[in-house]
Amino acid sequence: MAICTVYTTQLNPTCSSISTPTKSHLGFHQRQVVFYSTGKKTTRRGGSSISTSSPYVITCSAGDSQTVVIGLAADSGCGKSTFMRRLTSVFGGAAEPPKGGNPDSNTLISDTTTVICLDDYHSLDRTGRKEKGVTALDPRANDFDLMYDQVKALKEGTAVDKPIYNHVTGLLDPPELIKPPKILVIEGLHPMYDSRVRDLLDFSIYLDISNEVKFAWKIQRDMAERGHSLESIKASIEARKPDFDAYIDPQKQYADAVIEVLPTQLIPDDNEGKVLRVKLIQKEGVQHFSPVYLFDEGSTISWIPCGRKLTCSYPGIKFAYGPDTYYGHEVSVLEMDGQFDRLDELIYVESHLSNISTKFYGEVTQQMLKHSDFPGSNNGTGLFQTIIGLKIRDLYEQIVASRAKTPVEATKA
Ligand SMILES: Nc1ncnc2c1ncn2[C@@H]1O[C@H](COP(=O)(O)OP(=O)(O)OP(=O)(O)O)[C@@H](O)[C@H]1O
Ligand SMILES: O=C(CO)[C@H](O)[C@H](O)COP(=O)(O)O
Repeated sequence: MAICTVYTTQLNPTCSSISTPTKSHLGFHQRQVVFYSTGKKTTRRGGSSISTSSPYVITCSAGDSQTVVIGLAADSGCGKSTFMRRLTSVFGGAAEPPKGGNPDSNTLISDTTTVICLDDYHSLDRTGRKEKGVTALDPRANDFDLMYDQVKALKEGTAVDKPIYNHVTGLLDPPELIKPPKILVIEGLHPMYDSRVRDLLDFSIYLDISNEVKFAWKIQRDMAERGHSLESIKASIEARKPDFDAYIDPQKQYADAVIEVLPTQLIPDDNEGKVLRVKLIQKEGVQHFSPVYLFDEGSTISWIPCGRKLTCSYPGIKFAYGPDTYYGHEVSVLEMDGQFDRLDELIYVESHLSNISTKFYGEVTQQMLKHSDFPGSNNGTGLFQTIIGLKIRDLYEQIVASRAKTPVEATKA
């Protein structure tokens, strides 16, 4: 329990878990603990008024100042940054690196979310890894004790000095101060590798990009944008593969949601990797998360929406939905193969999906149209990333609401 001492003549309460109350902390507390100070020696909470001339001790509901922690795992170049941009957009406001800090910081901060990149917990820099002959995917190149301590501290409402791994120089830079946000996203290679860190996650996602698709994306980015040769891209994927298989891929068994990206089945022997078949694998029984479904929950459905309400050019679009098991867990799987010709017509598909946690009719379509320039906006990757963003907002709101329900006690100091 966090103990907040409220000086009733002050507007800013101080709380043991927050060293310097800021406007946003205050706003957060007001909603969580449901109290405020009028500045006239009156503290009101839950609708009732308590008059006092001396400080009150408010025993806050359990973890009222706690941060909700989300884990996002994927290999490098598999769309984590794109997903993060979609997620932060759902909460509104732009995500930016810490102001006035290291220009090579990997952190992105918005009003609601802070996204930290777990590359910052590399314990070996680029030279160190080379000397020891280990890749960045190898747990020996990462400091899981520090990762655990710092994610735990942030979750409990304490700011941390997080290291920075500088991708430009390959060196470990001086640390940056990270304050506890409302939602902390830890994204990178190993958010679910260490069981202690895993246990801190309120929700976890794994982006599972098949080798063929990964290769196509890497070529697109690293050849076109970074000037790498085809041979060097192939060599880098091959060199990482054993460690990827050993340390990164197994994390998907722990994920609450997996977005699996595969080559299309609509074009026989397709090897272009442009049209994608994307599966959203959703674990059943996860607290504050109810899987999205198509038409009828729990049934098995195949749906070709092309026709009068959805324009489809070759090879068309096919949806599928049904129950399955994944690493021994019961899951619901929603699948989309193919791509949209016209994004505004997505509303037709959206209206047939349930449990999408939108706040108004057409919110998924609106989000997709807003970011139509992001990679994957015309296929299931963008659609399912957007839906998971909405589900995370819903999960966050449910957690906040469940904390607010816990009774708040007030006693005189
Ligand atoms: N859904 C998608 N559809 C097509 N291409 C995509 C998609 N997502 C990502 N890509 C491609 O992969 C590249 C990497 O995406 P992004 O930067 O989001 O990945 P990342 O996991 O954050 O990468 P890194 O860890 O290397 O920074 C993009 O430039 C784009 O070319
Ligand atoms: O797998 C990675 C995660 O992004 C990077 O390869 C790793 O962080 C090492 O970075 P760099 O190649 O810049 O030294």
